[in-house]
Amino acid sequence: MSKGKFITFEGPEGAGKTTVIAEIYKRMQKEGIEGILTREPGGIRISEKIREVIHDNEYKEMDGMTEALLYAAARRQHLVERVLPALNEGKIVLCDRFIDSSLAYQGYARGLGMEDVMTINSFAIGETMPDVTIFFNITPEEGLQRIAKSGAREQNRLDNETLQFHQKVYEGYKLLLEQYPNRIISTDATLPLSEVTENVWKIISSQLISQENS
Ligand SMILES: Nc1ncnc2c1ncn2[C@@H]1O[C@H](COP(=O)(O)OP(=O)(O)OP(=O)(O)O)[C@@H](O)[C@H]1O
Ligand SMILES: Cc1cn([C@H]2C[C@H](O)[C@@H](COP(=O)(O)O)O2)c(=O)[nH]c1=O
Repeated sequence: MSKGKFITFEGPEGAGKTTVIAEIYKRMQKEGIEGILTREPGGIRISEKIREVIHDNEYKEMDGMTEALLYAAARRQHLVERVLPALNEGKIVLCDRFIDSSLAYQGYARGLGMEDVMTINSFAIGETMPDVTIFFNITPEEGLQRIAKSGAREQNRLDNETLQFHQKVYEGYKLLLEQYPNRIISTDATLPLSEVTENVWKIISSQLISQENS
């Protein structure tokens, strides 16, 4: 039985998730809140290896279903090795992407179908779903522009998909917001970084307070 809180962060490329989560994690540490910061795909060595394979620009021939299965395999290992142990110790788990990325990217944008992608993932995650998911709301155009402008990281196989693909990802997320209104909270990711961080911190604090009172 999980005792901690599983908080995931979602959104299009360049939405600001990684930057904001790092700030949130620092604040948690300052406040003495025990937690971990991790990411998908990755977070532990096997899943980081799988990440390298999925994102390699060389593998243009990768089949969509193979891609979905690889994300699910990386997710499974990360869940059992890193996420569940932390939750069982009562920690707050901040995770950069989780199941909703598979639903939006592979299920909707790749066209595999959200239900089928959920079925594959049920095998990987069982009953474990995030307690709360924060959606960084920004158009793919604006997010991709940020990445191009910063030049801070290499563009991977997914980044290099067409703009149309990224627009479908965004549409997929919008559908998920409708489907899971109690779990997914949208935040305006176009605001200045300090404001986005403050808004995300408010959402997380209110979740932690509601947990204390339950
Ligand atoms: N609110 C903001 N306003 C302007 N620039 C921002 C903001 N948030 C982040 N950035 C910048 O946008 C770029 C992408 O941010 P970041 O890597 O945090 O996004 P991400 O959501 O993790 O992207 P991805 O999922 O594609 O890795 C970085 O250069 C970051 O400094
Ligand atoms: C978990 C997950 C991720 N993706 C995609 C989304 C991004 O393009 C990359 C991850 O890169 P980031 O810089 O760490 O955000 O992978 C996906 O398509 N499906 C998934 O399940």
